[in-house]
Amino acid sequence: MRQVRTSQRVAVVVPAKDEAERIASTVRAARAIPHVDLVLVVDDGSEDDTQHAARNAGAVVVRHSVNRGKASAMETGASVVAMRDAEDAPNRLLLFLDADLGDSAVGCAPLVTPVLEGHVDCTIAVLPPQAGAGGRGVVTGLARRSIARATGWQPAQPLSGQRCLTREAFEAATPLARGWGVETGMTIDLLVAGMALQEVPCDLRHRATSNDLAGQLHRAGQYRDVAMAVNARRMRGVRLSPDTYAASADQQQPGQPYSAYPRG
Ligand SMILES: O=c1ccn([C@@H]2O[C@H](COP(=O)(O)OP(=O)(O)O)[C@@H](O)[C@H]2O)c(=O)[nH]1
Ligand SMILES: O=C(O)[C@@H](COP(=O)(O)O)O[C@H]1O[C@H](CO)[C@@H](O)[C@H](O)[C@H]1O
Repeated sequence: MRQVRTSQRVAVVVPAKDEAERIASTVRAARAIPHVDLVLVVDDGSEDDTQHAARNAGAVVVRHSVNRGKASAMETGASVVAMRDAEDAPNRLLLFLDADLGDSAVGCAPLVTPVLEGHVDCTIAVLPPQAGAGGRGVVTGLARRSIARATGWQPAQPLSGQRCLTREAFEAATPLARGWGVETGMTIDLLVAGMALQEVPCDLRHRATSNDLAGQLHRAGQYRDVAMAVNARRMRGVRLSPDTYAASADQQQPGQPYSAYPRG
């Protein structure tokens, strides 16, 4: 397991497209998470006032002049954090948060400790049921089945974007899968690289996708991107054989660390 460094700091990275309404409260709440010394908002070509609202709330802001999608914003954010990491201190942990969490973003604090203490390489938030959510589990099911086939793991919320990970883990997951495939691709890449992941319940509220036309279009885009991320990995052979992960898959328990390889 990784060396534990209690002095290690955490950078929050927030990809944000047209989030002027909620970004200020998300930034303020993120700054209150213990060990966080940098909140970086990547304005992904917003047409509203996201960048100024974020800056006024205390974030460092960088901006894509055109919209490039969530995954691209995450990569930009991680690069900017790397430029700001000190040479004589451990690299910051990266804590990715969606911009629409508002005040509840502080509820991501429990994601930090298991990574900071070296128990796992990446934690993923499990959200409570969200008011107004209208999904039928189609995209979530595709993501979960695909991750299970490649690695044996059956996460409860494979699409959850709130994730804390080490710099080494982030590098093992780059280049990231495009758009909405980013979480599924990252989970597969990390487990194939031998990393340990853990889902952690967090008391969060976000803008749930409803069942109207806009919601269904959003899910269609998510489905397309998840399928592309999975197929790209299948074609490149980024997957493990069931023989490799059989023991881990059998013993997995919700909320416990998961590593696909047998632990010696
Ligand atoms: O082109 C885009 C689309 C979305 N986002 C950000 O990605 C995060 C997740 O997006 P959203 O909440 O719309 O999706 P959900 O996770 O609810 O499916 C949010 O912070 C968005 O502002 C982005 O940076 N670029
Ligand atoms: O919009 C939704 O309800 C699902 C995707 O739709 P499905 O219900 O899987 O068809 O995706 C969301 O759910 C996740 C929780 O499992 C969130 O963490 C995702 O951010 C969100 O996109």
